[in-house]
Amino acid sequence: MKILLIGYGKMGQTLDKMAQAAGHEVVGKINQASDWDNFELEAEVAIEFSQPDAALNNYLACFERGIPVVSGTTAWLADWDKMAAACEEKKGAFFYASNFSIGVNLFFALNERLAELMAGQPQYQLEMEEIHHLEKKDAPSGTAISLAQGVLAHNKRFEDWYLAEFPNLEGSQKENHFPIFALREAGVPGTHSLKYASSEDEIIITHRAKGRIGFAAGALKAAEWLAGKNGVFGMKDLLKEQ
Ligand SMILES: NC(=O)C1=CN([C@@H]2O[C@H](COP(=O)(O)OP(=O)(O)OC[C@H]3O[C@@H](n4cnc5c(N)ncnc54)[C@H](O)[C@@H]3O)[C@@H](O)[C@H]2O)C=CC1
Ligand SMILES: O=C(O)C1=N[C@H](C(=O)O)C[C@H](O)C1
Repeated sequence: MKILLIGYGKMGQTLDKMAQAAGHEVVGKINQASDWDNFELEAEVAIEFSQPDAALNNYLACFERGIPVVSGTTAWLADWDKMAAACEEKKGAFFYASNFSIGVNLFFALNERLAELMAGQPQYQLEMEEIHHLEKKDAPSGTAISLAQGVLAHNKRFEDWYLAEFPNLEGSQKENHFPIFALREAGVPGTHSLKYASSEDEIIITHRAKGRIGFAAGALKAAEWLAGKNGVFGMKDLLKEQ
């Protein structure tokens, strides 16, 4: 496929290598808003990993030019309705995942099942922790928010989550709200854990990315899958066909 990379940081560069190794052609790169000026390239798909405040404009620029777009940028979801309206108006194609790793998407299912099992066990207090590299712009991570939404949808005991500043295992629980601790450590690609603790025991589930290859591989798979489709899609659409 002829791929346009939007965002050429850590993910964009990983995608560049992997796309070429898989026989795709990277026809261009957009790494700042002004790179759209005088844009004349022909691309079959765009893969977008930029930054929260840039994502929506990049989607609109793709829809305007008839380029299907796969995006993994986090912390732009307040603009979801604007994206969806523009996608529909332009009969575009859009694929979004807060985390493209297949392992994380299996972990999402595990999280939902554990949340269901915990619905009748109020002696267990829940807390979540995510750890990422020091350059990360958003907190909590998009993946942590997806995990939290999975808990809320599958366990009515919890009403909401909140961003907690520091690990504080004693007394951190607000009534029916659970904390997400967002930690930043040099070089960590992405680790997410959920802990259910009672006075007797603990259950902890963790997903730990070893690098960025799993994210990029999932985004490339989504780009191939999106060809010829119109509408708004996510990992559940892709995985149910496998
Ligand atoms: N969904 C997933 O599986 C994953 C999502 N991410 C998310 O992807 C995003 C990017 O992550 P990284 O590559 O680690 O960040 P990064 O900071 O290394 O790279 C971002 C790049 O975007 C560029 N940029 C800034 N403004 C732009 C604009 N208007 N148009 C296009 N590019 C622009 C920057 O120059 C930079 O090179 C973040 O939001 C991160 O949370 C990261 C890894 C996996
Ligand atoms: O910024 C990152 O690096 C990552 N961002 C995504 C997120 O916010 O969940 C996915 C992954 O954890 C890496």
